[in-house]
This record gives sequence, structure tokens and C-alpha cells, in this order.
Amino acid sequence: MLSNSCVKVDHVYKKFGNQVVLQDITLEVPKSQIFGLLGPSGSGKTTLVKLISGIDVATSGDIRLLDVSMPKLEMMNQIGYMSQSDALYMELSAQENLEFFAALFGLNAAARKIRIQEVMELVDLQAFLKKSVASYSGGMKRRLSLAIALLHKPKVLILDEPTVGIDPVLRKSIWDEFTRLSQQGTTIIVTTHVMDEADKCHRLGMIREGKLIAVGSPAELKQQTGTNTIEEAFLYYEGVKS
Ligand SMILES: Nc1ncnc2c1ncn2[C@@H]1O[C@H](COP(=O)(O)OP(=O)(O)OP(=O)(O)O)[C@@H](O)[C@H]1O
Repeated sequence: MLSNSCVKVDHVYKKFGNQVVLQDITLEVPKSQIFGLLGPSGSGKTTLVKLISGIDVATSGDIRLLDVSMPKLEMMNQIGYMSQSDALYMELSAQENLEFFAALFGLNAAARKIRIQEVMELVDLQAFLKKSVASYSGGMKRRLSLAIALLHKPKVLILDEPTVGIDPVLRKSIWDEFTRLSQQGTTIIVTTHVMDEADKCHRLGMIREGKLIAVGSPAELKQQTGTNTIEEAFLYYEGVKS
């Protein structure tokens, strides 16, 4: 294991009944890296990030996060997890949602107040703090979910398609923040379908039918496939090269 390793996935399999959803995944992500997972719908990305977060358990193999074998309840404070479906209390305001999660993460009242302002500014929702989440658009709910994942300044951010439904301008500012966070030491694992986002990751893992078929920096993947864009490299690995 690398001394600066944050995530280590070792020969992991996941089955649902007879269906093998992840097959022999081995992967290491160093601290401070932005690692992107790319793959078609149903290839196993969500399943893999759930295993890394400790939300689900591998059928076999080992997953270590910051050198602790997962799943482990105590690690929840170190992780900011944003799922594909927003886990929000619709009948409450954004502020009440944030207060609830901040309390869960053990932030005291003073820290809570400052941090809620900071994360809401980041996702550009300050003006909607008091509004009921039920009145939020889909993109606003994604932004609030991201704000919640960032609340406790986790060491590891695990984000399942965080920018779906978010306009390009805000998407850029969110990615600028991811880059800033990684420079400050946060490790980020992100699933995406957006190719320009994939290009911003330090390294990418491409998944197809539950197998990790390529891992490398965007430049390496383009070089290995003789392509000019991540989209072309992705299509090459998908076996649909024209
Ligand atoms: N709880 C579950 N029970 C049974 N099958 C499941 C379960 N969760 C996922 N699967 C199956 O595992 C496979 C991989 O699903 P997963 O959600 O990990 O894919 P994905 O790559 O994240 O897809 P998408 O990009 O559409 O989100 C799919 O065939 C899915 O139907």
C-alpha cells in the first residue's frame, strides 16, 4: 500500500443474487487526488462508490479507506458522500436540513452557522436558505446535497454524479472548488458522464460490465489509445472505435 494511499480496493467482487456486478476490482487512489469513474449506465460505478463509502459490503475482497478496513461506522466523519438521489428532507427548509446534518457530524452551534454560510455560498444558494426544499428545482437539490456533503470538511469526498442538472457556469465554479479542495489535501472520488469533467480529474478509471478496463491520467489514456479526447478514449475502450 502506498504510504500516501487514501483508498485501496483489492480484488473486490460484488454480487446481487447471481448477478456479478463488480468483478475483481483492484484500485488505489492516493491522498489529494481527484479520481474519476467513467462507464456506461449499469456498469457498476454507483455500486463501487457505495462499497468505498461503506454504505454496502463487498461480496469478497478488501477495501481500505485511510488504512481502515471498510465498512466502518467511525469512518463516516471522514467521508462526505453524495448519492445519485438526493437524501433531503423535502418538508424542511435548506437551513433546517443543513442544521440537521451539521449536528449529526458534531459541529457546534457557532461552527455550524459559519460553515452553513460557506457551503451555501459555494453552491450559490444563499438566497434560498430559508426556502422549503420541496420548492427547489432538481439542480438546486443537487447543489444542496453537495453543500451537505462538504459541511464537515471531510478528508474524502465521494460524489455520485454531483453536477447532473447544474448549469455550466456553476458546474465550473464547483469544479474549481474540487481542485482547490484537492490542493488542500481532500481526496475526491467522483462518477461522471461529462467528458470535460473527466478531463479535470487527475486520474480516471473506466468501468465496463463490472470490470475496470483502464486506469490512468486523462493524458495517459489519450496517449494509450491514440486519441485526442477523453470521449474518444472512452469509446475506444468501450470497443466501438470507428
Ligand atoms: N441493490 C441492488 N440489487 C440488485 N441489483 C442491483 C442493486 N444495485 C445495483 N444493481 C445492479 O447492478 C448493476 C450496476 O448498477 P450501478 O448502479 O452500480 O451502475 P452505474 O454504473 O452506477 O449506472 P448509472 O450510470 O446508470 O448510475 C446494474 O445492473 C444494477 O441493476
